[in-house]
This record gives sequence, structure tokens and C-alpha cells, in this order.
Amino acid sequence: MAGDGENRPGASDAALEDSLLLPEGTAAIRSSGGETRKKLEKTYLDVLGVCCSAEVALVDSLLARLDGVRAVSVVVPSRTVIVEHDPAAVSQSRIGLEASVRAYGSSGIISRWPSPYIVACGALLLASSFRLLFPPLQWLALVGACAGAPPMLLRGFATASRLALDINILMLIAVVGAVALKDYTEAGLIVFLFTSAEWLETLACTKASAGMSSLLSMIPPKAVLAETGEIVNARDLAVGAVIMVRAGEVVPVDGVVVEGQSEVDERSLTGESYPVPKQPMSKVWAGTLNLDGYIAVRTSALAENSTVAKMEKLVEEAQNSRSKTQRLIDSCAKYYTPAVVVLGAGVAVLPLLLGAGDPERWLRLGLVLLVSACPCALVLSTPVATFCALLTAARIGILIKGGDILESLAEITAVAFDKTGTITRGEFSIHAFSVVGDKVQMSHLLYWISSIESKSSHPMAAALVDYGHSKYIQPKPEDVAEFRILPGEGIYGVIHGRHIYIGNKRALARASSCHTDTEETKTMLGAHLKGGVSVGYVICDGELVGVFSLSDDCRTGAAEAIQELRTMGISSVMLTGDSAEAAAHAQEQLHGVLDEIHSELLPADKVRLVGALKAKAGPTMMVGDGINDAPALAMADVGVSMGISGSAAAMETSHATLMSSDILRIPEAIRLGRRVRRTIAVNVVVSVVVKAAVLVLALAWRPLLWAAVLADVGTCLLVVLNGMLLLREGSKDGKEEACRATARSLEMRRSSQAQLAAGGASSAASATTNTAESPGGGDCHCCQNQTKSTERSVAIDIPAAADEQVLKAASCAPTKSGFTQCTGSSEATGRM
Ligand SMILES: Nc1ncnc2c1ncn2[C@@H]1O[C@H](COP(=O)(O)OP(=O)(O)OP(=O)(O)O)[C@@H](O)[C@H]1O
Ligand SMILES: [Mg+2]
Ligand SMILES: [Zn+2]
Repeated sequence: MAGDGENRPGASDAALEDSLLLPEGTAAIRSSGGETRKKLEKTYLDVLGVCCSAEVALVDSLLARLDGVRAVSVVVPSRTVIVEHDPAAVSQSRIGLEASVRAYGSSGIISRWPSPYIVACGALLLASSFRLLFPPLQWLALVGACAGAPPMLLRGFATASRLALDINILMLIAVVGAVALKDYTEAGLIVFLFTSAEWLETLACTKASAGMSSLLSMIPPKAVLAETGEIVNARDLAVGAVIMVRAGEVVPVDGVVVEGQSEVDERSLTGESYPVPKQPMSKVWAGTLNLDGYIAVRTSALAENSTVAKMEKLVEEAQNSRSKTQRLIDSCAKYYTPAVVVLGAGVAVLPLLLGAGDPERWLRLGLVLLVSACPCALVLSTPVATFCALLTAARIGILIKGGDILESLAEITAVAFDKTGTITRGEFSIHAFSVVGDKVQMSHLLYWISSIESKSSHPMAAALVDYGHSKYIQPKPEDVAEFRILPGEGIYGVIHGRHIYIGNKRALARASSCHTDTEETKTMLGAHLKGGVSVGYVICDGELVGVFSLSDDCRTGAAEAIQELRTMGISSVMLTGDSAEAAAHAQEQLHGVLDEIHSELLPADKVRLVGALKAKAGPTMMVGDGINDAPALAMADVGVSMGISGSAAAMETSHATLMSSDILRIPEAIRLGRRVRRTIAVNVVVSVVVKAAVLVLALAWRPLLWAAVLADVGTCLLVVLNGMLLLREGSKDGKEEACRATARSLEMRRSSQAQLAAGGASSAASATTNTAESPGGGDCHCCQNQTKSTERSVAIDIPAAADEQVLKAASCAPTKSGFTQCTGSSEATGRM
């Protein structure tokens, strides 16, 4: 799976976009180059009668020939063709004409009523059934067959002109055969059954495509500028523009609230409908509904890059990407249909040449073989099921990036969870915060920490910045130079010439030349470690100057989710970069439900352990949120990122994303995968068995052409309907669901309050790209750092320079002064 790179979003956004636009496996065609992506428009068309893979190729080649068409992709289950084209070079109606299809929204999407051809054919057939009373009426059946045939003829002709064969041609051969046998009723019946089954199938698919277009129409096209009240296209909004969103309106672009308070329904993203309170600094997402109150939002992304737009692209791509089974069936079908025609002709002709009697029987047998061999049910077995499952998943807030992943989901036997932000909320509360020694004042320490942490997107960073706020410290990220993330350790930055590390004991060991792990220091730290919380250290120019401890609670539902996985026969493992104590603390909160715990891991260790788990336990899923999880997510058979709360890197490398933070969706996703596998298996068995039965019947008793056609179109319909059962959500108990929703609602409220605090911590996307190396490359930087800081001391303003002197005076001796417990806010005054 991991090696199968197709449709895996790449590391960069551009690569991601490209792979989305031109997924391999759909015959995507690049035509005239040079147009910028901005000018391109996407047209969604419904194509009636896209059934067998041969027709997909037909539509592709018809449309790709047009000038200005950049890419064509066909979504077979919903019969949708997505054409990306330059509106200046080729209009939507031209495309529609060329493919003889209808655009969404024009003249009644898919007709609820059968076409006139079907009605005429049916009526004439009915009339012809009175032929026993009046024999000439039998000709009406022939007229009926002719009346119903034009759509088949058109499509068959189009395929034949490309020297290919499709189901229409097979059926037409059967019709001609029946006419040759002078069995006009049979001819009429074939046409009627075939065309009406196709119509019914289209009708059934409408439901599925409705789901898709509702996803596509989530974002409003217009936005209102807050200052002027001017209405603009959401697509034209620049990043940083301030727009207003009134009660009852849908947020048009991702952004941050700058004014006002409101409750927002994020159902479209998370699949869960309850109000989430928003205040200034809260993040809001495009496609979510402002329930009450007025908010002004500063946009944080272009409309086309908003989370929901990415989601749309992914769903589109997911529909396009054909899964392994599907590809196998498709590649067989290419040689299969011609082979069948040859075989059918052989059965009809060879016995006659060999002198066998009853030519009519052999001809019929050949025709039955031809019709029964139509692979349409088999071809539709997989895509309809996958398509419906993907839509259902998206509706309940699980974004799955392709049919392949559904197949892998079904096979998962082990799940590795990251701790912070996945099993736990990732909303730390500070237990203790102390200055070590007397070289630094609490206010300065807090200013350093919150300034540097405001550049980090780690969950701890938000808590620390928040803590600073509560002591009236404003972070100044602009004062921080050389910001770096040390994976699995912490962060580093230079502020006013001081080299500051913030992180765990690894960071302490790296940054400090002083042997802080002396017995004495340990006893001092002991007080901080109680309760199994994470401990953080602040090291300034090689010396420990601060220590803090924080803790985090498990998400509601985490224990249930892991328990549920266990009942499904899936083992759960925790992989965390956090301390052993913090890991044990989480396990305790989960009542020991995890099978294994690994702590103090570097990103590379997580990858290694996921690999080991794959070897030991079988197909493995990894669930994580941080940038440090991204490599492990890619390594796993299925990597799941924690949606909008997680890091962008995790979301891009993962195979699926939980848009809500509800861990219970994990077992649900695996169950959905298993349901899909079952559905596909049933579909394949049904389509094969029914055909086999018809053939056996034909050989043993009588070759009935109409029965063969009925079996063919009937299984086709059954397969579609069976796949559509997946559109129903798998939730067993409404009451239980309601209970969970309340619990989640409470959690969401809490988390949005935390988000308010975290709002100040701007994510440092650009800074985090270069995380691999640490400053200086390892060892002790004590001396090096000190020289640097001396060089820079000129530029430091007076209070800082005063501090500097204190620091310079201090030598690398273990601190004995113990901790100054931070009290009140009175300390935090002065220059900040
Ligand atoms: N911005 C930061 N500020 C302070 N400490 C940090 C920061 N980033 C990381 N750390 C320290 O490094 C440790 C490891 O971080 P890492 O991101 O690898 O794991 P984690 O997110 O804490 O845990 P998990 O792997 O379960 O998500 C953290 O537990 C923390 O002690
Ligand atoms: Mg994490
Ligand atoms: Zn068929």
C-alpha cells in the first residue's frame, strides 16, 4: 500500500494539487498547455449510459479532442464527467453537445421519468401481446424494438467507430439475432429490458450524485467585506481580507475571528452537528454555518485552498481513483468483450459447419452466451460500493483518499496511536512554572517562552503562550531569530542574542553543559514530576533557567474506541514522543486498555515501530496529528490524521483524515471498510452465479434470450442497489449516538475555549519545514552560544542588557537556588 504511490498526495501543495487534477488511472488528458490554472473552469456533466469501461474511454476521447480542455475524468458510479477546461476556448454547452450529455442544473438533472424511447417501446410491446387475437399485431413488437433502439444504436455506433465493442453492441447483436429468428417479441423485450434497466440504474445513482453535488456546493460563492459592505467573489478574496459573516450565513473562506461572538455549526466538515462557540482569535472554516451572532473574519487562505475545497478535491479524486480490484476487472474487460463475441459466433456457427442439426438452437445459444457474458454487473460491483462508502465516510467526517484505502481499512489488525493530540486532547494545562536560579526574572522568562512558542504549532506551545497571556505577557514572535524545531525534543530560538532551548530532557541534555541530572536537581524536579505529567525545561545559553510541568487529558471516547477495536480483534498501541510518565498517565486514564506503550520516541522511532508492528501484527493503521507523525503515517498501511486540529503535514501524508476529533470514528471507519469488502464480495458472487445459472439453464433446457437479458440487467441493478446500502450510516443505536453527541459537544466547547487561547500561537508552517537539523549539530553549545551572545549584546535594549550581564556573570555551575515558584501577575510588568 505504502509503495503504491498513485494518488498519494505529495509533500508539496503544488504536487498535491497536480496529483489531484490528473489522477492516474482515469484517462486524464492534458491538451493545450500554457493556460494558467486560474482561468480554468470545471464543468460537471451527467452522462447517461456510462456503464462499461469502454464507454468511459469513449467519453474521454470525445472530450479530450476539444481545444481548451485540460483534463477529463469520469466518475462511473455517479455518471459524472468532470471536465476541466478554459471557458474562453471552449464553452460548457459545446462540451455538453459533444458528449451529448447534460450539465448539472440544466433542464432537470436526471429525469424521473423514462425516456420516450422506453415508453414507446413498452407500449408497443404491450399492444403486440394481443397477437394471439390478431396475428398481424406481432409486427408491433418489431416496431417497438426499433422505437427503443436509437439510444443503443447511437452509443453502439460511437463505440464501433473507434473499433471497440461495448454492451450496446452486444445487445444490438442479440436484437438482430432475435429478429433473424423471427422472434420479434424477444427482440422488443431485449430492447425494453435493457433500456429501462439502464434508466432505473441511473435513477438509483441520482441519490449518490446528489450527495456529491451537495458536497460541491457547500461554500457560498460571494463574501461581504466588513469595512465597506461590498459584495465580492469569494474566489477573489486575498489572504488577510476582513469579511463579515452574519447569523445564518455560511463562512466563505477559512479564517480567524477578529470581532464578534457566535456559535458555528461545523457539521459540513466534522459530520457532527452542534454549536461550537467562536470568539475573537477562534479559527473558522469555510463551509461551516454561522448560527447566531455577527462575526468579522480575517481570511487565512485563498478560497481555493480552504480546508473544504481541499476536501472536495480529495473526494473527487477518491471517486476517480480506481481500486485494485477495479483495475483488474477493467483490464480484463478490454480483451474480454471481443473474446466473447468470437466465442458466441463460434457456438452459433461451428456446430452447423460440423453438421449438427437444429441451427436455431445453436444460434440462440450463441446469443445467450453473448448476452450473459456482458460484464456490466461485475464492472459495477466495486465502484458503486466504493463511491457510496466514500460519500458516507465524508458525511460522518472521515475523509478517505481513495477506494484502495477502503480495501486496506478492512484488513487492519493493529492500530498505533500517537498520544498528544490524538488520544489526548492536546490541550495542556500548566501545573507548575518555576524560575531556576536567580539569573532570570519570571517576566523575562515568560516573554522568551511565549515569543518562541508562538512560532510553534505543538499543542504544548499553545498552553505556554496562553500561560504567558494570563500573566499579561504579550508574545513577540518578531523578536525571535533562527527558530527551529528539534523533532522529539522541543524548540530553539534566538531572542535578543540569547540562545534558548525549550523542551524535554533530551533538549536539556543537548543544550546544557551543566550536569543538571545530579541527585540534587533530581530531587528538586521530583516535586514537578508528581502525577505523571510532562516536564519541560528552558535552557538559556547553556544553563537551565526554568522548568515547568503540564498535563493533558484523554479525549472523551478514547477508551471506548480502543475497547471497541479490541472487540473487533484489533490491538492498539501507543507511540509517543512524550515522557514515559506522561504515557503511563494516559494509559491509567484509559483504564489500561492499550496493549502496548512506547514513549520518548523520535519521529524515526515511530516509523521503525510502525514497521515492526506491520511485520508482527499485520496490516497496521497509524493515527496521529503532529508533523512528527507524518513519516509514520506514510509508513502505515493506513495513516489517519486528526483533521482540522492536526498539522498540515500530517494531513497531507495521511491516507485518511478525521475531520472531527472523535476517536470513535476510527473503529467506525474500519467497520465501513469491512462492510465495503463484504458488499463487493456479495456483488461479485451474485453477478457470477446468476450468469452461470442462466448458461446452465440454456445448455440443459432452452436458451431463452429474454431471460439472459433480464438476468444481465437485473444483476446490474442488484449490484448498484446493494452498493447503495452503504449510503446508510452504520450507527446502530440512536440513543447511544445522542449520548455521545452530548459528551462531544461538551468537549468541543472546552476545546474551543482552548482554541481561543491558542489563537495567538500562529502556526509556523514555513519554519517547520526545516526541522531535521538542529543548530550546531549536537553536543554542547554552551561556549559557542556564549560567544555569540556577547557579540550581539550591543543590540540589546537596556533591561535586557542588564539581564545579559547577570547571565554572563553566571558560570556553568549547577544551580542550587532551587525554584522560584511563580506567583501572581505582579511580577510580569515592565517593558512587555
Ligand atoms: N514547542 C514545544 N515546546 C516545549 N516542548 C516541546 C515542544 N515541542 C516538543 N516538545 C517536547 O518534546 C517532546 C516530544 O515532542 P513530540 O512532538 O515528538 O511528541 P508529542 O507531540 O509530545 O507526543 P506525541 O508523539 O504523543 O504526539 C514533547 O513531549 C515535549 O516535551
Ligand atoms: Mg502528536
Ligand atoms: Zn450487462
